[in-house]
Amino acid sequence: MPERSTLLRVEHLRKIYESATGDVEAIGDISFTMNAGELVCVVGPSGCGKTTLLKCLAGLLPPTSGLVEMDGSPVRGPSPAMAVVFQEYGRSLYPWLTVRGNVELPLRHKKLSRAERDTLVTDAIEAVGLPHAARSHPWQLSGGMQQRVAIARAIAYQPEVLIMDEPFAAVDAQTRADLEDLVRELHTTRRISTVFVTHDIDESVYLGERVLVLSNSPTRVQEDLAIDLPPERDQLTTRALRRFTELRTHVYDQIQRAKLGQVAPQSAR
Ligand SMILES: Nc1ncnc2c1ncn2[C@@H]1O[C@H](COP(=O)(O)OP(=O)(O)OP(=O)(O)O)[C@@H](O)[C@H]1O
Repeated sequence: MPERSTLLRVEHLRKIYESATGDVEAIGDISFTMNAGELVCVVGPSGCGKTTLLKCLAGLLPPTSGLVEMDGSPVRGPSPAMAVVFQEYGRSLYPWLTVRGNVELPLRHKKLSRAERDTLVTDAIEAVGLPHAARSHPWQLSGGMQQRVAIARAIAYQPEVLIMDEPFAAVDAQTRADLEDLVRELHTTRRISTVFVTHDIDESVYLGERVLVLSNSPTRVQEDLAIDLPPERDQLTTRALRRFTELRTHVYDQIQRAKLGQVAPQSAR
């Protein structure tokens, strides 16, 4: 198998929000790398800086110090190589556009022919299982379907990295399971490099090839855990594996330690 190359490099990233009421150190010192084609989940105690990290990765926020590098070049602003899917799908879709129109919109900034654009849009809408809804408007769709549209929009853009910030936090459990399986399927069939932030420990273990556990403030990487579950996963058998339970218990324990400020990692073996 060919060796995977480093796609994303984060070195000594620090982010302080300055405000009239005082400075907030959202990220203390975070370093990690991600290879092309990986699916990395990020978990950590509430308020530890997960969203801030994603915004720095996507170039939406400048770091106070440190470096974010994509393909060997520093990220200095919103990068066309990245697409972001947020939790609030309702606010990220344009209600006056159809599903097709929403998926197509960001592609208008790319130099593509009409035919190339159409192919990408059709392919992305099919990949998320929504061809029957292509002419509908977002407000005619369920929450889970709207989030599928947001995912289709992101993958049609063909980003080098797909960044997802708690994308399923606002949907019901059954829909969430379906959307998790969609992310796994897109990852295995298209090898899209993905950084996925979640509050949900089980979700991080079910989805990830690696789980980055962040510490409490001042935020660091508490543990970078390889998820050694078989790549073919499904909601029933994978979650019933003894290894799944061991890994989720381990991540839970690490987050409890993070809350208490205990940094030393314990092995998941
Ligand atoms: N624009 C801002 N100005 C000042 N402080 C901010 C700003 N955005 C976030 N913070 C603070 O930075 C810290 C990290 O916030 P962030 O939203 O990144 O954490 P999080 O881990 O994503 O939180 P949660 O798990 O609750 O979603 C928090 O203390 C938060 O209050």
